[in-house]
Amino acid sequence: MKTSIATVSLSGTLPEKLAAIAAAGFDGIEIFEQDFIASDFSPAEVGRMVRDHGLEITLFQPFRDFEGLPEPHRARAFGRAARKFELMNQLGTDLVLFCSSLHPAAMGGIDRMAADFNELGDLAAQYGVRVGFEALCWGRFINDHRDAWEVVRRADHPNIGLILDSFHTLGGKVDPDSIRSIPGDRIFFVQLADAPAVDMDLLYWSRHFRNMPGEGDLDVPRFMRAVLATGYDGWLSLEIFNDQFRSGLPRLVALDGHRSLIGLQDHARRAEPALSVDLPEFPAPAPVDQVEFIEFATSEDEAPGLNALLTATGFTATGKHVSKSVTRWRQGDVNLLVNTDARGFGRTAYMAHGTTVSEIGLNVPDAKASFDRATALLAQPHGEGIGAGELQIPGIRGISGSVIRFLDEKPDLARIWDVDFQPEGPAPVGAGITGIDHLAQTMPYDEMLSASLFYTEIFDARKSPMVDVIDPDGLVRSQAIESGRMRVTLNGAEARRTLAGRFIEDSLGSSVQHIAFATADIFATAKALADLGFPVLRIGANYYDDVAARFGLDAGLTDRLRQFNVMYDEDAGGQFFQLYSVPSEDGFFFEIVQRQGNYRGYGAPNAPFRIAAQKRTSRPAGMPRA
Ligand SMILES: O=C(O)c1ccc(O)c(O)c1
Ligand SMILES: [Mg+2]
Repeated sequence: MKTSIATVSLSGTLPEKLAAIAAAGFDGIEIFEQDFIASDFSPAEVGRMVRDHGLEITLFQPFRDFEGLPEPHRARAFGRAARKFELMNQLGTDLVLFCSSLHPAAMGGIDRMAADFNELGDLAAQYGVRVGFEALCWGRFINDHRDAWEVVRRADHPNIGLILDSFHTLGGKVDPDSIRSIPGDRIFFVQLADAPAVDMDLLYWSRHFRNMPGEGDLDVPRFMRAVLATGYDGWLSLEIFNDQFRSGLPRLVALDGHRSLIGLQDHARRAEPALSVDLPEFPAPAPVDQVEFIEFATSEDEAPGLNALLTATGFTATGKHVSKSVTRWRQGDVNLLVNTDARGFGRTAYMAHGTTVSEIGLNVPDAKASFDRATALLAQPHGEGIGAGELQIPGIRGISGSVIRFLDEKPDLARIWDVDFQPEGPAPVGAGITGIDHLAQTMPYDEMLSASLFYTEIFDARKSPMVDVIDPDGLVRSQAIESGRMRVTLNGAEARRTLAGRFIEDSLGSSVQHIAFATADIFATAKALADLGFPVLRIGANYYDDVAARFGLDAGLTDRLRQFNVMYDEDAGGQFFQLYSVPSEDGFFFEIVQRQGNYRGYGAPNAPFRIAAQKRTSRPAGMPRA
């Protein structure tokens, strides 16, 4: 179906918004009257600019406080409408949104309102335009799409129809399935928005906290399916009032918006295959079987420091890439690649961030299918030259510029380690690390929605509620995404002096700040790591007194936790043990965890104490890097 986005959803001037919307692949825009008035272009110029970008003006909005007024307000409202219809002719759009009235003089009365709209329909017909009526969920008398539909039904005029907005229906707690009894041809336009589940005043919630479908907690997919069930085949348009988006990069926000609309339609057709959506076929979301490798980009100068950390963490260099300066380090099921190649993407990533995680290799059921889904959802393909006989591994740009590679167990990708690497060195012994528990990606807070949308649309993934992590110098928000056996935590820093905020500054943008490895025996691993000279993070004594009291731990266990600097947490499912490395100079670190039973979390209650300990080991805030 054709996609559109309201100009209010993005930051910038009107020309900047148009460029971003067109670049993201939308077909049309809703013009917010304010954006038009604030611009210095004539209506005809705006219309031409829009069409020059290959876009249509799908809707002009909003027109407020029209229906149910006594005289003289009523006549004035009709006069105002005539002026706006004229403006619409000049802009070159034939649909306007009238939102339900908040006028203090409005009287209500369903037949009075219907009569107003019937008369308005005649006026609209003279200008060749159509009027859609939308129930604001805080409207005075009309605050439910079922009542708005009754007004439209009784108005009984071909130029008067209904506009549905998922926020007003779902935010107003109206059952979206009630849409299924409205005739599709009487629905003139459909606006889509999601929002986080927070209990607040509806108007304030709507004007500041809306987000893209899939980024919030409303059941927008159910709304979408109800709309499609009516036979509606018109525009799908995003109308997102969001404080972050108003100051964000318009191209990224627009791209996320288009991704969310593609994902929403795909979701609808998979949940209810009888529904018709006009969207090319592409594969269903799949879970990740395993994080197969993590590649670090570094330089000849910085590699020795990284290699020393890997050695102290129990890893062994076991192979070399056949054509590039890439070393494979192994322990358990973990593969870490250290890339010092002077050419290629690794070099670019190193130049941009310093030593950094540049690629993540994911084992999925079907690498080509995952790649095809990702690119259908607007992920950017990533290809690089390969040597003769090497594998072509499908790749996309992940969040914050890193690359995600898709691997599977089919020929020939399953042979990656035999084809692309030559074995060398001793067999790995290790410290008991068996796999990767999770990856933590640090980013500015306002990139978090975008990052979680990326994962949840492309993969079969679920996100956990956001948690607050208290850093001594500010708040960090953390959200976990799980897809199969891949766990990623997204950490959004609001303040620059937090450990996460400093990492973003030092590494010049978002990237993986820590990798958590799994062990089946934390104390055996801690002991082995101590023997290897692992730079363990020392946790203060106060922490152990508290954790013992909180969970009623016996003295033996508490002593062992203290001795090995292991942190402890419990949930209803089981127990969790964590130990950390001291952070590197730019804030990167390793974590080693043991999950016991069915513990589901990430040790969030320990994060403030871990962060405080890490800050004690690193340079003071504000000091330049050595
Ligand atoms: O917040 C508002 O006033 C407003 C205006 C127009 C809309 O389409 C809407 O959903 C909300
Ligand atoms: Mg709306």
